[in-house]
Amino acid sequence: MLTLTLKEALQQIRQGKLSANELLEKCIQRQSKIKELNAFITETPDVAREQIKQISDSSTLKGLPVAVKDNFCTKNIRTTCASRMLEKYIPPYNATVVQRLYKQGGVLIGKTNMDEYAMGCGSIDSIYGPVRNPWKYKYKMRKVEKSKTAGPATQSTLHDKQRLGTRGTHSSAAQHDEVYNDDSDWFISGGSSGGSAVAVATGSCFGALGSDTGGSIRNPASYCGVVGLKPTYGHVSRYGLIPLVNSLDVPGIFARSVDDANILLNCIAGHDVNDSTTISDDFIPQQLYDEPSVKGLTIGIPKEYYVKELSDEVKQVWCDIADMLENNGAKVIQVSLPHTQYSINTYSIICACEVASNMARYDGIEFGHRADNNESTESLYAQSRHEGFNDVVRGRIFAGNYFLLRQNYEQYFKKALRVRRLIHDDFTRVYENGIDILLTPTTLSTAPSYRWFSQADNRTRTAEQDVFTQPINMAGVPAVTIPIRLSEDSLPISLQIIGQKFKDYEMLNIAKFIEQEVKFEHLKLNDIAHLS
Ligand SMILES: NC(=O)C[C@H](N)C(=O)O
Repeated sequence: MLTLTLKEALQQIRQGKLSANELLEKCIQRQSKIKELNAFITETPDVAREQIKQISDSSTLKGLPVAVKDNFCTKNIRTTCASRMLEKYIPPYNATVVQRLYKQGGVLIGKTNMDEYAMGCGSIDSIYGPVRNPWKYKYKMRKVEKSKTAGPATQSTLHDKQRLGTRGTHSSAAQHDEVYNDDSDWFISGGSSGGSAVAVATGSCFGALGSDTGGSIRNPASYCGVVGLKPTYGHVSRYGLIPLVNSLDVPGIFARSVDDANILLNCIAGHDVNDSTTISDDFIPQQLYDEPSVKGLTIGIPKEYYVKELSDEVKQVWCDIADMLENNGAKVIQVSLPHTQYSINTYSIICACEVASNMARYDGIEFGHRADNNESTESLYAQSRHEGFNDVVRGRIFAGNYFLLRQNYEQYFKKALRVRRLIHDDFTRVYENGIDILLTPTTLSTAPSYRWFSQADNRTRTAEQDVFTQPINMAGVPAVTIPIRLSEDSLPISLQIIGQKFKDYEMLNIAKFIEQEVKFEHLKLNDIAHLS
């Protein structure tokens, strides 16, 4: 039953073959079976059971469960950003996208795990432990006793068994730490929205929200074999999304099919008075074609994406799909996005600067974790921030403050903004020259193993993992990743389709065409060793 897509489930409910209550209970069961994958920070089955009682038959989502990344505010349900800084934060309001999902009849099954403050691409930098990829899941449970010499930054968190929030069941950082402190061979989910990708891939919900600043939806969607949609910047409200990089953050969707992603996009998109960067035109929800076609379209293959680090298998899939599109009447041509090579460094500077400014609010007095220190206001700030943030967050704050120093501002921040414009203009030029969409890989390879991934620091990994996704955030255009087929060692390989600003539907129609051609087989529960 849980291999159904959202669209199929809605159809079956409409025809009276299944009930939403039945599906919700199945999802809750599934959620409890995948605990080892660590996809959820807070499970909210009782919230969902309460919400479903109020759902009307005419609602779009009919009470089907959705999951939400833990950096979107959810009223009366804690929202941690996987950080000690916000471990006790219970928002008094819902993010616009959450509110809109509720309004359309979605019910909340849980808040998903992620990299702290969405900084990362592995979902391994969370105070709740890493998220595991459900495909080819080799992890063996082994309880590791927490070392007595654990650093001071985590001590009080580990002993904080308090039940937080007023709703939902929470596992404490301590429990997570104990169970997941094992580095045996397993694959990462990708990130930073790894928990949402896993929740959807395993059938614990019918769709999930994530945020994408440099690839944080598309990367985990690609590694976990689900559809990951980053809409055009300005199409979906950021109100209530705890910011990483305000000028690049986009709320988006994980789904089991392109149609599902579109259904959910229709629920959340459109102007919001609380986010002045959302488009103010009247938003009209659209359906995708039943049988979209690519006949007569021109598809661009950016030559700068053909990098030497690209794995042979991904390269092959990329070529095969380009051939398939050509055989179906599209014109496929090589194009150039010449400033792609500067994207990673430009992103690093802009990201660090906005992070430094965004994180300034967490002082332990007005916002965030407060250290046990009453020496002076300054030392309270310093200690609270030291304890509250992990070293990845602290590193970006330091870098950002450096780039923003008066003597560096012109040389780094201002220059980075100008390069961002050049990257943006590369895309504009290509589309003005008659290209309808771009086709690229989403990631260099299939999901890496945790063992390999954790050998390098977060900055290095972000720089190499987000190469194909970051420029798209710089340009503000929409992109969607879809799974194509499995690699030789049974991990999903995906491709990215990059559309034109506010032509999200046109892009999704092409993605749907590819999806119908490749017929990717989604994860079945018995593909997950140990959990079947
Ligand atoms: N949220 C993202 O897209 C984050 C990106 N991977 C980064 O580490 O900055």
